Amino acid sequence: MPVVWMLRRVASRMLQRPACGCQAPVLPGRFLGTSPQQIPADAHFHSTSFSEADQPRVLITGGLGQLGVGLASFLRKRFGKDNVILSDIRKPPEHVFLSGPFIYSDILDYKNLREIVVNNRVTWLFHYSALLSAVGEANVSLARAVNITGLHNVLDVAEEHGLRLFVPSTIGAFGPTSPRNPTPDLCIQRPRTIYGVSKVHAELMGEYYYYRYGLDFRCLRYPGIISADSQPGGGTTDYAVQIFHDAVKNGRFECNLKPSTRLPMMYIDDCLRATLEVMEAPAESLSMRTYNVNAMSFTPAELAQEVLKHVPEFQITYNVDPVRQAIADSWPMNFDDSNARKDWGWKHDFDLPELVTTMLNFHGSESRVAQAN
Ligand SMILES: NC(=O)c1ccc[n+]([C@@H]2O[C@H](COP(=O)([O-])OP(=O)(O)OC[C@H]3O[C@@H](n4cnc5c(N)ncnc54)[C@H](O)[C@@H]3O)[C@@H](O)[C@H]2O)c1
Ligand SMILES: C[C@@H](O)[C@H](N)C(=O)O
Repeated sequence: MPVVWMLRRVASRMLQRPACGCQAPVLPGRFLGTSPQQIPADAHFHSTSFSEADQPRVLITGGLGQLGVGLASFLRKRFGKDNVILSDIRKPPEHVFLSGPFIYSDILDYKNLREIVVNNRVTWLFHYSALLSAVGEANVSLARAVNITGLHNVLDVAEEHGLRLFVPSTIGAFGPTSPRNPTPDLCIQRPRTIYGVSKVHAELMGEYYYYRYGLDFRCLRYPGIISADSQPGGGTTDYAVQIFHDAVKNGRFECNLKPSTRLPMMYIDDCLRATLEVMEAPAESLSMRTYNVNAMSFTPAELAQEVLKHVPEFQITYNVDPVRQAIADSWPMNFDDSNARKDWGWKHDFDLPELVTTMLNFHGSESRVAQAN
């Protein structure tokens, strides 16, 4: 590590400067500002088993969204339950609360974030808090705060405490002037949503902190992620999750994108594995800090055709949402992830047929359980 990085890190650790620039002393004591009920898992942290002791200590922000609970469960299998803390500003459902450490964390509250990192000796941070593309357009000022100011807090905490930081970016970081079929890692990025603008900002700030301060920043541009047991949080690709619920429940689905709208997509298991793989990749294998990752690319009509093979009575109709359609029309149709494949060996497992079979099996068995009860 260059001397300038080391000196700066030592100085910043001594100063413990909050991102807002105001002076805040480093407070002694455990879990200041958080109630004991929020951290029942504290006992677990202090009774960490021997085998878990040398693992990374992970914090996931925005962990109660579509991807965070799955990520926590995936990482806990690898690093041990008590080494992975899920956090959010919402109240967790009981099964999540009981499944491992959960803590309240608002990424707009720098001091709260720093306390959590310090008190739990966090070493890896997965920053999942965000407002997605469609909800971001409905509340630009909140999206700007969460996606940009929140990121600044996370970057500063990560840099001051020497964390390895993962921030997901998205196909939404590209825009209508980017090459769309396929979209390479390095090309024009002029997105037209606050979500996309904030993600380009995150990519650039992370890379800047890497070159300027030596922050171990790693970033993947995810395609639309499709999950069976969690709901999407207000994006443009949400239709590709909802279609499975509706196909199994009602045999029909009303799609809010045009039938020919082609977008890159990925099953959640591939997404979580890609995330862990890039975090574990040896530093020397990474030629970039931000990589495209992809699995498949399809249109609503193609997805419906595949569903029809399993649900013969299935019907799809179209009622286009102009906001989502305009966003989708500006995004990549196919994603070139050859750098991820070359540098750290990325390889997806799920193509469209496996995705559809897996999703329908999950929802089919869920609905059979519900009918039996
Ligand atoms: N799901 C996808 O298809 C997809 C695709 C590309 C990138 N991503 C990225 O992956 C990450 C996770 O996505 P997701 O689908 O789980 O998102 P989501 O919208 O489902 O969840 C985001 C979470 O952030 C939380 N949050 C909001 N404001 C917060 C604050 N001030 N402090 C702390 N938490 C706050 C919300 O409560 C929510 O639980 C996001 O950064 C997203 O941009 C997701
Ligand atoms: C693509 C991704 O970033 C998210 N699912 C959205 O549609 O906003």
